[in-house]
Amino acid sequence: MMAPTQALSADRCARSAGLASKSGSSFFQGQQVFCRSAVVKSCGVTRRQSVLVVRSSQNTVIIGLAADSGCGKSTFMRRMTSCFGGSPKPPAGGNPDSNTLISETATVVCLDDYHSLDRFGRKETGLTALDPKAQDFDTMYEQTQAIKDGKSIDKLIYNHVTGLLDPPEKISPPKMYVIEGLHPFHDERVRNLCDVKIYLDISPEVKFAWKVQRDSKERGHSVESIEASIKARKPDFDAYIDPQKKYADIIIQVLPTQLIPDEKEGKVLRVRMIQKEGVKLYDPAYLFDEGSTISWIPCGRKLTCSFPGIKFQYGPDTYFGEEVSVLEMDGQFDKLEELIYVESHLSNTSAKFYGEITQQMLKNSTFPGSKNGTGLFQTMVGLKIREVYEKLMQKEVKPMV
Ligand SMILES: Nc1ncnc2c1ncn2[C@@H]1O[C@H](COP(=O)(O)OP(=O)(O)OP(=O)(O)O)[C@@H](O)[C@H]1O
Ligand SMILES: O=C(CO)[C@H](O)[C@H](O)COP(=O)(O)O
Repeated sequence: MMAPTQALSADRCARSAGLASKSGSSFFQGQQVFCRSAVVKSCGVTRRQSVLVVRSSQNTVIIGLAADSGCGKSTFMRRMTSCFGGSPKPPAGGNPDSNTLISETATVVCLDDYHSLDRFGRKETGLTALDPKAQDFDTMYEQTQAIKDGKSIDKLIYNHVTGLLDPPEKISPPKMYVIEGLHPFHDERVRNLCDVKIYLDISPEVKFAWKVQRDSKERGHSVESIEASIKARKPDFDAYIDPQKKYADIIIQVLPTQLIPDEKEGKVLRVRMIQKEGVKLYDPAYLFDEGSTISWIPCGRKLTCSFPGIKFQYGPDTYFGEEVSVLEMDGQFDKLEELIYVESHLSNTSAKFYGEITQQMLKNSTFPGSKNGTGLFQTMVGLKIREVYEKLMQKEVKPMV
């Protein structure tokens, strides 16, 4: 028979069970914590002691991912879901133009599905897709809340081919629900539903280079039209998308390299992983020595570097008035398998075994950005999300080997 639950506070119970936490309180929103008195036998001695029982009261972990169009959200998603296993696929038998991707653990929905104005409505009103007036935040909030409460939703589909809103698709609550798009943190109600908030901050030069790569080479658009489209979106991007980064827990900032003067083509990148301090669900990753300021050029005997080399930096900083720690990589790897040398100097990575980051990067080596900091930090954020998921759901995720 279960011993009665004692009326001890969770933290007091944790202390009496010998489980004091580093940050003072051991528990997270979304966990039910019970203190039970149990008979414990150890080294032949039987005694009664406080036992902590932690259960998840949360059905679904919600991840928010914000970025402008063409800034690597899909690539990030593939790296992140790869840390959970299974490959994401569109809903079986549904609308072929659905934006949703479903894998064993995660369902990823695109917030374009909450455009309240379709392409023609935007043309008539002169609003861009980035303008909050072109989004239905009430439905976005109600449906995200419903998913968090374990209820299915019927969500419209924004058809990127026709520019129209298609009839709804049914989305059942998954274990992890990812909302990715232009405005996951604009509306306070939606923002507060996110357990982890990530922002991909791509500098204008790099955004342009990536857009040209995709839209001119893969979609046949002219460089002039791509430039014009970025220019037309810029005021609304600055007004409504970019300000959301202050709410993010982790920002991946992508800038032109500083290793080659005036290099703006985006071939070599300087990537910064900005991690908020004091987030209860995980500790920031660090290089060598937590809290120190470090500059490291690992090129030499253990890491092959061709021009312009690789430079890492790590240290504390402030971001919109909040304390952060920043891990930075400028340059790119020649031989991806040598990343293991860098990995051995990183701590608090949320990897489950030595070499897991390198293994993930090698597994996904065909994805864009695999040789630079975008791939490295996207992978590290994927592992952080896995750790948050395990804590909130009280469920272990086996490493994907
Ligand atoms: N880390 C990277 N390094 C180099 N190029 C990249 C990187 N990430 C993305 N790209 C380029 O940017 C393009 C857009 O990437 P992706 O499809 O992941 O972005 P997205 O934000 O999902 O775009 P959209 O919202 O328009 O669907 C890719 O086709 C690729 O050319
Ligand atoms: O910024 C975007 C998000 O992906 C799109 O441009 C937006 O959804 C509008 O779509 P379309 O280009 O089909 O009119």
